[in-house]
Amino acid sequence: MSTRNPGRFRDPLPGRDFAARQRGPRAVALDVLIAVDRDDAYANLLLPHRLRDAGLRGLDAALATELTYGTLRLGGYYDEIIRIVAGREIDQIDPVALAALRLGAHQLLGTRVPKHAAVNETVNAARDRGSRGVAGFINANLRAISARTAEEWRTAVAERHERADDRLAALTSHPAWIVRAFRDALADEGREDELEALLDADNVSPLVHLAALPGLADREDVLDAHPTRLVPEPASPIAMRLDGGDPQELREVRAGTVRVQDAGSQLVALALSRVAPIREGERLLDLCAGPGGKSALLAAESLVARAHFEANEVTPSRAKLVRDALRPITPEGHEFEVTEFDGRTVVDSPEKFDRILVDAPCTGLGALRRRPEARWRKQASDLANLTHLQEELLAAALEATAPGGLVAYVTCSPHPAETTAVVKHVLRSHDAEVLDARAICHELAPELDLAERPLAEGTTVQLWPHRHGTDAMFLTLLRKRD
Ligand SMILES: C[S@@+](CC[C@H](N)C(=O)[O-])C[C@H]1O[C@@H](n2cnc3c(N)ncnc32)[C@H](O)[C@@H]1O
Repeated sequence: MSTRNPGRFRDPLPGRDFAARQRGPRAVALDVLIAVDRDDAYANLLLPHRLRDAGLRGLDAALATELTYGTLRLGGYYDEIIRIVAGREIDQIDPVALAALRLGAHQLLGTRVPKHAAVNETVNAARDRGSRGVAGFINANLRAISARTAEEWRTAVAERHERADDRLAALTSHPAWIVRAFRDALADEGREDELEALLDADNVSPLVHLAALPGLADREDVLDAHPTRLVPEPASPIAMRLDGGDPQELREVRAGTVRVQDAGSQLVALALSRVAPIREGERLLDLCAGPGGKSALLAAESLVARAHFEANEVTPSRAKLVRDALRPITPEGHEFEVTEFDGRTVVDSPEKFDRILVDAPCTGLGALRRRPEARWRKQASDLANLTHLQEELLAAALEATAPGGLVAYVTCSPHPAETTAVVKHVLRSHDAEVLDARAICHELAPELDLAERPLAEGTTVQLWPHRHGTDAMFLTLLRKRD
């Protein structure tokens, strides 16, 4: 599935005007799908505006959200089916008709929406969008899709692909290069048999996790205060799971002492702060901090230990988000410094810090379930530049760490090129001990099934959506030798 469809399309009723005139969830979903495809819009940023403009709330808003995200996630699979029924390539189909066909296919094959509503309402939404000329085409093709069961379509799509990876890619709606990268990462753990479960997990919305910031909120107290809304989340000692609803309804979230944060992100940050007790006066740095989720956690840990925390983020707009994240937890008379350097220049501050988090810019392949269109926008060719930057950031961090100090190398990607290969490369030129990150994470989250992943004298940790319910965060903990 491409999310770019340049060319012939002219929107007859562009942007907000259109959205404001439409009330139905399908019309809103269709509008967002077209904008994602045509303008490279981000669904998670655009959808809330479109929902508000259209006055959709409650169940209608939930339906529009599910239709948008579900269609985007499974779009690659639906395109396989559309190719069959339409008898032509995807780029030969009018963009509004294509978005409507994807939306209709999702309702027919991925939801319990009755067939007649899926077909008729989707055709109407496209017609209202000004695409009367293609209404017949959409109607005929959606009827053709509805003529077979979901299982029959799976068989039909599978039969079109001879190679196993291509078949799995088509059926689970992932680009084949991502399927191969995931297979390699699971093979490092001897668990290739989990590949399908992992790919399926990417097609399900993540549950909302919260973090009770240490020293500012106590998890047990927060759980007691909201017994019907929260349950403990085992992937981090400060994590809770919200069972639906808006996190902003919780006063602790509004106060900033409890944060929305994936439990895997919590765990990798805590592994750095808790691998050994933080001493008073220690200097901690979050080198690639935007938007500031892990900074808030490390800042809270530093306050408890009376240590010094600072953050760095190269993109000014994201550095502002870091400041916003730190503001609610900054004590009177205290200041957290947030700098805006290229993290690689930290090499100019040799041995300045005792602990550095390198949460490196990466492909984000470990968080595909959060950004439904992301998988279609990444390219394998993005990797070379990123891995080079990752190596330079990690090397600079080690230079800036005092002897005996600690560095956590973290990515929200499990791609071996961005994880173990980066660490191995940097260790060739830097004298650091690989710690047993698995043992530390096990102490923090004893219920997690963490695979053996030896690297040098230590172990790395790879979290997985299908196994741990977290994003696929990778962690290596390094101690610079004295
Ligand atoms: C994975 S994100 C960090 C997420 C963050 N730690 C959190 O938990 O909210 C990586 C960040 O690195 C920033 N970045 C990219 N290149 C950088 C560089 N050369 N130096 C510093 N930061 C950089 C990106 O702008 C991005 O905000």
